[in-house]
Amino acid sequence: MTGTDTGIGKTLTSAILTKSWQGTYWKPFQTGLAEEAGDTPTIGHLTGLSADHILPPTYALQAPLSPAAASALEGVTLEPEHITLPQTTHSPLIVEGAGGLMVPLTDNMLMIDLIARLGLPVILVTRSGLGTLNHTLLSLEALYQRGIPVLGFITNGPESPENSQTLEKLGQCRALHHIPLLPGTPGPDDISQIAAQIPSWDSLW
Ligand SMILES: Nc1ncnc2c1ncn2[C@@H]1O[C@H](COP(=O)(O)OP(=O)(O)OP(=O)(O)O)[C@@H](O)[C@H]1O
Ligand SMILES: C[C@H](N)[C@H](N)CCCCCC(=O)O
Ligand SMILES: [Mg+2]
Repeated sequence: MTGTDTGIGKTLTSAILTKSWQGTYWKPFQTGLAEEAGDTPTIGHLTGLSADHILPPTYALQAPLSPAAASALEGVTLEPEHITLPQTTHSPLIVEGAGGLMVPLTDNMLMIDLIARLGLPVILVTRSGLGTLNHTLLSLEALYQRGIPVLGFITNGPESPENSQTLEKLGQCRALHHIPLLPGTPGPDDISQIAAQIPSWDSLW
């Protein structure tokens, strides 16, 4: 699970997909814990799934910064080159990135490089409204250039079928679902309701 930005809806979408597919969630790089509870407990709250569906972060950092910047501040050495995919009881494994694709994990590895190294296919979360064409096509371009398989994109926010159609055409990528702007703070009922509308994992291939 990656996105065109931080705060774009990766965790919300990961909750929906993990619930829908009864899979396993993993956020290997968590930063910003000085200001937020973190994505992993949020997934637990939103999905209501048991602990064996939700793995702990490999790195949990305080500063609301990129993993590279937060780890330098906090004197933590990150070794993304040694990360391997965890064994899971429930598949598929939903791996949430930190921010967008070009976020530095170390001085010489970006989030997109880790995705490529782990051989993970990508679902891209993007906003539905004005500005999404540029951001989404730039992200898709970066993924295609590295030969990373893209299963599709999920738009998040006010409905915009025109943008979804344009992105499918110009991005040569499938619009998997649209997540509407939810009133208030999204909760477990919202997740369950949207999860019921998500295409099956098998239909993505
Ligand atoms: N469709 C929506 N309707 C209402 N609130 C939303 C929607 N999508 C996201 N939000 C809210 O916006 C905030 C950011 O969403 P989220 O945490 O999923 O982003 P993220 O991409 O995972 O961010 P990060 O890069 O920090 O991991 C959250 O408070 C979330 O509840
Ligand atoms: C703190 C935030 N919620 C994320 N965990 C990290 C986002 C890093 C973004 C880096 C950048 O693109 O400028
Ligand atoms: Mg998140």
